[in-house]
Amino acid sequence: MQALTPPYSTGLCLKSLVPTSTSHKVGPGQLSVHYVYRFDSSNGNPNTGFHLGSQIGANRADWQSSCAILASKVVSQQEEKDKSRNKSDSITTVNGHPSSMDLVPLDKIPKPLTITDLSPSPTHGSNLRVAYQGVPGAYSEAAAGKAYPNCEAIPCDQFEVAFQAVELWIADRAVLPVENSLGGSIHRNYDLLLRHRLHIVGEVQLPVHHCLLALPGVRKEFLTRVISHPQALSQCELTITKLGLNVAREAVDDTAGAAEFIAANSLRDTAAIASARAAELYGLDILFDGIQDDSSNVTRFVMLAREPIIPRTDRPFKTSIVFAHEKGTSVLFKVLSAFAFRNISLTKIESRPHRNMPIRIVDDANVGTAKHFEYMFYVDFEASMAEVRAQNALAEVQEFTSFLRVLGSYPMDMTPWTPSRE
Ligand SMILES: O=C(O)C(=O)C[C@]1(C(=O)O)C=C[C@@H](O)C=C1
Repeated sequence: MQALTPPYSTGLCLKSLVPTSTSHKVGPGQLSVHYVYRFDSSNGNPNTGFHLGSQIGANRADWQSSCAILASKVVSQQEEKDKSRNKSDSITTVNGHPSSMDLVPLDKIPKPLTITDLSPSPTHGSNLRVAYQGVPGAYSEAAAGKAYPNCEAIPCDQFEVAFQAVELWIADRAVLPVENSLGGSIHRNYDLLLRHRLHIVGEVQLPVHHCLLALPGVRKEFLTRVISHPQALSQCELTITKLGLNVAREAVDDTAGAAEFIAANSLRDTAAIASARAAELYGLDILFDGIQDDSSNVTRFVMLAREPIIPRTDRPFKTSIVFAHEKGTSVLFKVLSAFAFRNISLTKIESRPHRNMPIRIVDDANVGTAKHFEYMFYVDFEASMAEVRAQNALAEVQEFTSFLRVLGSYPMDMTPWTPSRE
């Protein structure tokens, strides 16, 4: 067995997929879980020297008992230290039996880790510091609260800052939007997921209900401009036109920031598209309520952490990967069919330019030069990395890819559907 960090993949090839044990480490302000991965070269694929294990069932018991052993070691080492510190002024035995001073107090007896210590359950929100992009009143703040109730939400001015806040231990998690049902993907975050080494540990879907906000007393006839986050502008595009507003649209960093800007600068010719909470926070009136073009307007956010969670099979899981495929005919088809053959549904596919190699010359004949664009493909599929079919699918995918990374395997958001209010 060999400890590998980061646990899923490093660079070009998939190194290890199945966490087999875990230990706890105390870092500044929080407890983190460190994983030990089974590295099985005996069954190895000749190209890679390893095999995507299928022993998760057997290993689960192993890693659970390892958890308990490791946890008790941490506590007993602390006990040793305390004991040697107190040795000089304590009587340690009475008639050969340990004195009461030697007994470990009940509340110090190490407790085995339970499954809830390893799960990203929403109750873990209290005391967590969660970074989001925007200012208070932004939808991302609401998403952070939905993902981690009672968390301390930390506003960040850029997505990149939210990633760094987690990497630098200023925050424990980041909650960032990746796609909206009307506006589509938030590409910046896909690119940042690849550039940074954080792990997706969960997802949360937030119904987004937009309002048109303006200073008290402002009427729609006064307006020459509507400002908001580009996603919010695109989600309300048709409604703004239908309302007969003859306004310029201007993009700003976030919806609540737009409301704050109007209030701070006393702008009577400008309205913001933002939440009702932003209206309350920045003292604006709601001119129109529910201006999203579709009442089922939902934004999907991902929760990011420094460590991955242990994938499970007792609830619906999703796995997110990113890959670049090899050259050749129908290679993308072959990659995707690895999932189809195993009855694994793909829920999302997104392509982004392959920044290290954006163009490939495929044909340089006397008729001219054919150039293909190169892409990074982001795929979400409905399976847990603890499932053998998912491990086998990725083993197959790896044969057709020059780069493959598992971004995370995490519980699907299964909260009941509540469309945004009409
Ligand atoms: O500006 C905000 O309030 C955000 O939280 C950002 C954001 C986004 O990036 O998509 C989040 C949800 C809505 O889709 C609109 C904007």
